[in-house]
Amino acid sequence: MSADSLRLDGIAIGELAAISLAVRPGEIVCLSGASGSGKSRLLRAVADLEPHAGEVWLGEQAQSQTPGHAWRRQVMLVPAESHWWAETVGEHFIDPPVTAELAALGFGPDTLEWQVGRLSTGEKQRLGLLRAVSREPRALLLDEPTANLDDASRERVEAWLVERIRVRQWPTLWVAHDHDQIARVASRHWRIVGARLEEEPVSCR
Ligand SMILES: Nc1ncnc2c1ncn2[C@@H]1O[C@H](COP(=O)(O)OP(=O)(O)OP(=O)(O)O)[C@@H](O)[C@H]1O
Repeated sequence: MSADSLRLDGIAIGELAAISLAVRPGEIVCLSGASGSGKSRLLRAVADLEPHAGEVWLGEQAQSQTPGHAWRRQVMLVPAESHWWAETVGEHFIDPPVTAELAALGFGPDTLEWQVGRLSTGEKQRLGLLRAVSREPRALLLDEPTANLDDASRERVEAWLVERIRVRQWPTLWVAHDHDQIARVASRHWRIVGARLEEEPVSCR
């Protein structure tokens, strides 16, 4: 399937009004803003998890014309806290990740047999990302994807995400607070200020 852009056209949700922005295939656009400014709600609106005004487009496909579950399979939200419903890690994967994929995020092959209850916050975050990516979406919505990781893990996960996004050409909205991270990963950076988005410069990598 060819790569498509993700376009927000006049989205309004909560305090946010008339948010329009386009993310090209393989492009990472970072969103920042104060706590409570509406970053997570905006991602939830784009994922069709909250009612909102305006339209979201994935290529020529309109969110309003697509059943919610089918939309979310393509426009994949990775929330800050991932949801786990089965007993073991492996049960959450449709196709179990290969050893190299697990290793890239610091896990051994036995991780798939781990009980979910033993997972640390950071392990849940890394495995939640792996689970989302392994479902072959067409666009990614990442809500502070490295918030619970130490410096070494953060850089590893960041590089892993950036490579996959480029190779798969997923348009990606990435909520981040850390300006150094934004400079490393984003081609554009929008900050939520009141009801609107304001573009901020991204330093050269
Ligand atoms: N379903 C809802 N109905 C009404 N208000 C909501 C709903 N969900 C969140 N809010 C409110 O909307 C505002 C934005 O919430 P959101 O979770 O998007 O913030 P955020 O920018 O992601 O913040 P943080 O950086 O702290 O995670 C908050 O004031 C929150 O209490």
